Amino acid sequence: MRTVAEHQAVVSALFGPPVPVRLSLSEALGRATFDDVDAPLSLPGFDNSAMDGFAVLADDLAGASPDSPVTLPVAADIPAGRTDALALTPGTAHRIMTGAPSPAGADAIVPVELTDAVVGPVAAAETVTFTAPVESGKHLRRAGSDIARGERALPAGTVIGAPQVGLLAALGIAEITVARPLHVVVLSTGSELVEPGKPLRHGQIYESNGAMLTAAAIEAGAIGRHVHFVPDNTGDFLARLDQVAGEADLIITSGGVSAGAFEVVKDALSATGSVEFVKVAMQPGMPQGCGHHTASDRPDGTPGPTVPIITLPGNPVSALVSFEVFIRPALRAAMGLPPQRRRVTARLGADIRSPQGKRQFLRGVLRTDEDGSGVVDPIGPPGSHHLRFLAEADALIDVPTEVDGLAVGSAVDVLVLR
Ligand SMILES: Nc1nc2c(c(=O)[nH]1)N[C@H]1C(S)=C(S)[C@@H](COP(=O)(O)OP(=O)(O)OC[C@H]3O[C@@H](n4cnc5c(N)ncnc54)[C@H](O)[C@@H]3O)O[C@H]1N2
Ligand code: MOO
Repeated sequence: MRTVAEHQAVVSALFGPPVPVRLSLSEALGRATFDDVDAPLSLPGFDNSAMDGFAVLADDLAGASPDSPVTLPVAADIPAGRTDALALTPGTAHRIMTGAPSPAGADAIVPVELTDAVVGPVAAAETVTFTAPVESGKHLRRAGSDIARGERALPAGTVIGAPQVGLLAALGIAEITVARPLHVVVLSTGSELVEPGKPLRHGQIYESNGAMLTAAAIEAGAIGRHVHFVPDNTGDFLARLDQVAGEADLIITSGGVSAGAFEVVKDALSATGSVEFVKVAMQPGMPQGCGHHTASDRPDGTPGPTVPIITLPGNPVSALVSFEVFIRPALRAAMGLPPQRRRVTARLGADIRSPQGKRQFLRGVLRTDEDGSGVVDPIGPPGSHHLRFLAEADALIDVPTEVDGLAVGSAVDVLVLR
């Protein structure tokens, strides 16, 4: 049997390096910058006021006190957005609003509350009186004090979230080169499957892996598309693959890969020779397959596209744990995104058993003990159909291959899912 690490390497090798694409800022959300981004302009772009008040020369207020107030003429009124360049004559003040360009020659701002001026939407008075000195530089936001033109705004590989969108927009950047999101098409197989919302007959189940794996692909940062499941018929299955191959960077299937008499995925793809089916020493997720699918020639004679394909086992828990362990890290790396989930060491909240010779990924819930240390409570039985406990879990307990059981309190390695 192949080890988990060996199969991870095989799956990773299906993907190429990240590819650049230019996207608008809103489209770039959640993507990784492909290149370093340097500031095309300084922020702030000009010296401006941090307060509604008066721009002054600090020296003019040097002797101001309640007993000896200083009164200056108000020579200009500067709202935010005023674009003409003003200069302050010593011995005068300019009324100024937050964000407005500070006049040349002014070196401090006195907030309106510290003057005799009326606070609020009133016309500027002819004079303003100050009763305290002000430090040079006070409440002035200097050009370039946030970031200077040419400085590194975002290094390559930064995942773009709201603050990064804010910085890029402030720098006047409308489009950015990021690692291209990959298109993942998810196909489920199984004659027992019924679309949610339709009536069920005995022996039928609702199809859940397709929706679940598509959601997992989207959560991993890809563009996911769920294609309606196909019947257990190799011809129909291959025709479906041909249909979606042109639009997919990766095809994921679920089901039909174990040892049954009707394993559509395995039967159809084994014949092509470009997908290998293996057993991986893990639980859940033992039967795995991956490789490439080359679609049939197009009607005009051009060769069909070749697409990486990963065939996951049909048991729901096996499918999602396999996605987590094999696909998610490789998919994210190919999109320039940090591939690994956070891992922590926690103490077991209960005894566990584990199949000897298989690396086990048990569902768990993390909590903090009274003494502040991390504890993980294993939940649910190990069976691969227990979706309920998968939905409850916020962690996977990674139990090493050679371990057949661990007692409560043992330290374990935990993959943090949320
Ligand atoms: N004789 C053996 N039997 C099995 C073996 C084995 O080694 N020898 N391996 C077991 C293991 S482990 C797994 S995992 C499963 C994998 O089976 P398949 O990938 O062939 O999947 P199916 O047989 O199609 O389905 C398994 C199970 O999951 C349900 N299922 C399938 N697709 C969906 C879906 N889209 N939505 C919801 N549920 C789905 C299906 O109804 C089955 O109950 O094989 C074991 N057997
Ligand atoms: O190994 Mo299967 O993937 O448990 O249910």
